[in-house]
Amino acid sequence: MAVDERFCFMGEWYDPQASMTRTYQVLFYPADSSIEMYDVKTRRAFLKRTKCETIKFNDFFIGNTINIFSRSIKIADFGDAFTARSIGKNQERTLAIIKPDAIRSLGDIISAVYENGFTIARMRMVKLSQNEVMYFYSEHKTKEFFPRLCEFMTSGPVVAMELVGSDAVNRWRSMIGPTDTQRAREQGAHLLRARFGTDGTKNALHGSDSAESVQRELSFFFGSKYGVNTACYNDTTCCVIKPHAVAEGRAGHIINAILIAGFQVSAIGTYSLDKVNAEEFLEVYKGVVHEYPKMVEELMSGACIVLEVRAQNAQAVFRDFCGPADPEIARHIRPRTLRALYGKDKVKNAVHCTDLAEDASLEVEYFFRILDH
Ligand SMILES: Nc1ncnc2c1ncn2[C@@H]1O[C@H](COP(=O)(O)OP(=O)(O)OP(=O)(O)O)[C@@H](O)[C@H]1O
Repeated sequence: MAVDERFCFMGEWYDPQASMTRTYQVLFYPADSSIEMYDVKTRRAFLKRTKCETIKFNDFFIGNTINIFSRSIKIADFGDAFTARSIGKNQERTLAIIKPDAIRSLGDIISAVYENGFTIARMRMVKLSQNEVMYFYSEHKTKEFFPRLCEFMTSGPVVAMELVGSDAVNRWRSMIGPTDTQRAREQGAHLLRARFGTDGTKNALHGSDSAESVQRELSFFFGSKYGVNTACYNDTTCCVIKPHAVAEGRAGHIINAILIAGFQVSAIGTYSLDKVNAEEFLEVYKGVVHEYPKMVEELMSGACIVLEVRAQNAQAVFRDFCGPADPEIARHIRPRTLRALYGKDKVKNAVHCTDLAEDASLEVEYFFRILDH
């Protein structure tokens, strides 16, 4: 790669002091992971070319929020024709749905998504009403199977995911295989509907079938926000899969381990926290835990995946399952815990879990009630 090869994006940052959104031209040099920024309005250099090793090329996709020296910058668009031409084709989007019969395999499906080179830009677990399913699948309303389809799609929660990757629409549809689970099994055991589907109607997964469908379906789940979020705030606790673990593609394995251990995941969502949100969420650790500033940095360094975890005595049992905060200690004394298996150090320790019973519903509400609105 040429040392001076650079890619240009338009970035937006909400300046809380001035109560306004500032727009920057963000230049990224992959050869040495350096960044340069210009304020579009004042036409002045804002950041001279500086190495920023925490940022990776893959982080630059439209809609993603990245942390550049403590500022949460949203990538709003490509900044020049070269960038749009050279990487735009690798950033196609599609809408995937994990249907009610496959929710139990949530972790394995998310792992398959990452293993096939997709990024999950947005994700939410929702319960759809009869009217919402009828609207979503309106093209099939005259078909004989329509009542069965509506009954199935309202029988439990679904997880909608916005996937980003090369040739996303076609690639995701070939990964899931034919509509009928039986036919998928005949075509290949690796197909996701073969692995996770049940029958002709209960077929585990959905994928948009064209660019027009992608637009319509993304706006259904993430624009108009059809479907109610499934958080129940009862017998539950909060688990945040930290940005480093998400970026390393570990989220699926972590969710799988949580499900195998007998916990229920009753809500899930992706969140990109800015500094204000990260400080607010971690406030109880301020002045108490030496690593607090670094914990804030980590939490705002990229997208995290938040789970509402349900079980009897959820907060205490789940905290125990996460293990000691320091992964090194966890590997010595509790080697089967999440932090022992997926943590790197005291700050990048894979997951945050609620530490005090009285905070469990507050932490779940912080994401699924306050930030969602
Ligand atoms: N012949 C059928 N019998 C029973 N259910 C069916 C049949 N055809 C389709 N369905 C159900 O309706 C859904 C929508 O059908 P469609 O023809 O759009 O298939 P698809 O594009 O493979 O699936 P999806 O739209 O869910 O990605 C299917 O996923 C399946 O759940």
